[in-house]
Amino acid sequence: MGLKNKLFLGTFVHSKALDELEYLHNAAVCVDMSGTIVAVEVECDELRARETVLPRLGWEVAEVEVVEAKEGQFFFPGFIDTHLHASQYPNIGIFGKSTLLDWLNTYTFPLEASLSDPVKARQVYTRVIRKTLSHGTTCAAYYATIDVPSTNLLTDLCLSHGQRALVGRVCMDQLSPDYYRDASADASLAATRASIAHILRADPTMSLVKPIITPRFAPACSLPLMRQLGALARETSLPIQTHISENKSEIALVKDLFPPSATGAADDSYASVYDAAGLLTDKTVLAHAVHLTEAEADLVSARRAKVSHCPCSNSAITSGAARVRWLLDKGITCGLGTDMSGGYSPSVLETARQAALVSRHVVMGANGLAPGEEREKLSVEEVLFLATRGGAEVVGLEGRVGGFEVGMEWDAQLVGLGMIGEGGEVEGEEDEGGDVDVFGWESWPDRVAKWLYNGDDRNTKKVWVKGRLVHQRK
Ligand SMILES: O=c1[nH]c(=O)c2nc[nH]c2[nH]1
Repeated sequence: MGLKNKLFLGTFVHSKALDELEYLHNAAVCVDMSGTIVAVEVECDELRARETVLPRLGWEVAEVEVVEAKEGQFFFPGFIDTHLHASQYPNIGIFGKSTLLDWLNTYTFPLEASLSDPVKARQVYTRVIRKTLSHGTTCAAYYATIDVPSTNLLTDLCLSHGQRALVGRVCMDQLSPDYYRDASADASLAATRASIAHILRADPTMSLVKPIITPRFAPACSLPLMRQLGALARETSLPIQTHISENKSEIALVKDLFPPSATGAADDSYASVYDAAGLLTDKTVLAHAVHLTEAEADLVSARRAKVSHCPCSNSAITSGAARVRWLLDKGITCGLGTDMSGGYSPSVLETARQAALVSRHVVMGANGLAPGEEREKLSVEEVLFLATRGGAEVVGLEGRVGGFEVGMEWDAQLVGLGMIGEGGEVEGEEDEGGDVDVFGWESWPDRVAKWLYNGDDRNTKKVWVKGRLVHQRK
């Protein structure tokens, strides 16, 4: 919680619509002690803010903390990572030539199992929170592991570091190694209830951390477990996260494991298996969705389930190129997921960049598809929408975070680009611009495009969640 009322001054950039960024220059945003935006004023310098806006709010001018974006800097909403495995962070970049099912057995399950060691869990979870915050991720939908104490620790660390999060204890009671599997569907449900109870004790109003029911994916969950988790979601109104149609061998496995005669579904599609178990709700976050059929996409859309697009992971472990425009055209809400460590990067900016590039591969005919249409390309504006407002909708935080509007919470990052002086050097004292060199003649949309394609954590100068400063670049 921020201890002071705050006045932010300068340029603010945020999404107004899927394909439109709004640029507010010479603007003032007032954030109260609870972290809520209470005023957004344009054409408002510090003097005007002090003379008119602060008195109108009844704020003591001397008590207000002022944060100003300098030349070359702008405020941008914090990123929302709609899908990542906190427990897999030490493995980012380590995937060799594997594909999903062998990758899970070779790299992933052994690491996740090892995090039942509390010392190791603290080390890894502390680092993943600090690292993602440093890249501007103000909200993360985390998968932890099957272990309840270390999942609880992840919750506690999110709260102490101030990162907004959905935390899911992973459920898996079949087709996983003996050393890393729930003993039964009942045991999995009981452990899930225990981790939910911990979160509700730690953050009773779910102001920062929320539980999320997490059946790992259909192959690793028995039908009784999926049905019990579906019932739990109905009972608690909590969100659900899982994986869907990431890889072709995985899809074949699901067809084998869950025939309609067992599920009672009308067909053997992956989406129908989840639907029959009550797992396809308007609060379900489906990661990947690379190979959905037309009928599955229609079902996902009808249930108003959401999709987390994970382009870094889909390329790294050779899963395929998801057709985001097609999903959006179906009316499906999409956000972005780094999907560490199938994904190799902790950065949502990198993920947005890869979303833009993968959409071009869709146009060029990747994924065994005929070349797509030009309009399948995602623009800079569109991928940044997915990274912020789209992500907010995916995790059920629309209207609360993802933009700069009165009533929303201040989850934001201060972005700084390298302003190049006449001598060809970066201007300003500490101002490292990383790989983003701005010469001064670029339009604002061009500056943002340069940030998207060349930016990294060197450009993320400060990060706030709910008004609290949670990261500052040294
Ligand atoms: O990218 C992925 N990462 C995982 O950990 C996982 N588990 C099931 N399916 C998965 N896909």
